[in-house]
Amino acid sequence: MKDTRHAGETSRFKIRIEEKTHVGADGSHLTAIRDLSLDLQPESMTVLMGPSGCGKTTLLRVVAGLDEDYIGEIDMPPHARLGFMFQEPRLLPWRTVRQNIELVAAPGFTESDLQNLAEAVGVADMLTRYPQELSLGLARRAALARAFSTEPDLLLLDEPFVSLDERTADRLRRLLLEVWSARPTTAVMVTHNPREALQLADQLVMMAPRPTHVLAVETIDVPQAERTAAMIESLHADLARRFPVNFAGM
Ligand SMILES: Nc1ncnc2c1ncn2[C@@H]1O[C@H](COP(=O)(O)OP(=O)(O)OP(=O)(O)O)[C@@H](O)[C@H]1O
Repeated sequence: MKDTRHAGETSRFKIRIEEKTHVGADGSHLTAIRDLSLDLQPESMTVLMGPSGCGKTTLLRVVAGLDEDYIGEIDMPPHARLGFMFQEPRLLPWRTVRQNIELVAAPGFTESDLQNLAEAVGVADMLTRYPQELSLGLARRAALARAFSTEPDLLLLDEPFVSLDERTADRLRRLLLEVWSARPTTAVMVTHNPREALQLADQLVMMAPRPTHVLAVETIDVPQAERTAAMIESLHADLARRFPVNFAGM
């Protein structure tokens, strides 16, 4: 069974959103989130799954403080450090991989920390390269290193492995787990890939169609490293039956 690294600890991240409405350029209103409540367990991986357009990215942006126009409260420790990884690696093209990392690295992040992290994600030989010289898989590795270099209290991952071939995506998922086990932090990830969700999640959050809220939270009590393909298939069959909308077509 899963270890108890966060058993008994109370959440340091409480998300309460009464309402988040987008106002379009033409003045139209679209309510993306209504009455959403979610607690994140320390040093656990929470994965959000929901139908396309339900409001998952909107939720991550609100939690990240990138969108402050909402009614509700995001309760997190003062000065909490955030790390991000988006669908596109979003590395600054005029800076090298090293410079991209150094730009956001936590105060006190040393040269040896940088070398260790670059080694762990497999970009140690790429530090002097520019993003446009990297394949998408390598750019994602660099983005992973950048996200962890902030030494985040909260790591936000928005479909970080989308558009990669399955072999590369699988390698990167394993890398994420390795780096995350060595540098545990509270993480929230959005994905449309149910097997990815079942491979990585401690908590799987089923989101309702828009305006979104939490339908159910499923806990997976087996450490990620011990999950077999058969276990993932059996979880998938069970959840697809119980949450057909969230797993539709997946
Ligand atoms: N800046 C914006 N202005 C207006 N509407 C927006 C804005 N951002 C998102 N929306 C709308 O809000 C809804 C939720 O969008 P969001 O990107 O959060 O959904 P999502 O669940 O992440 O979608 P997907 O799974 O397809 O990535 C969508 O209908 C989207 O079109």
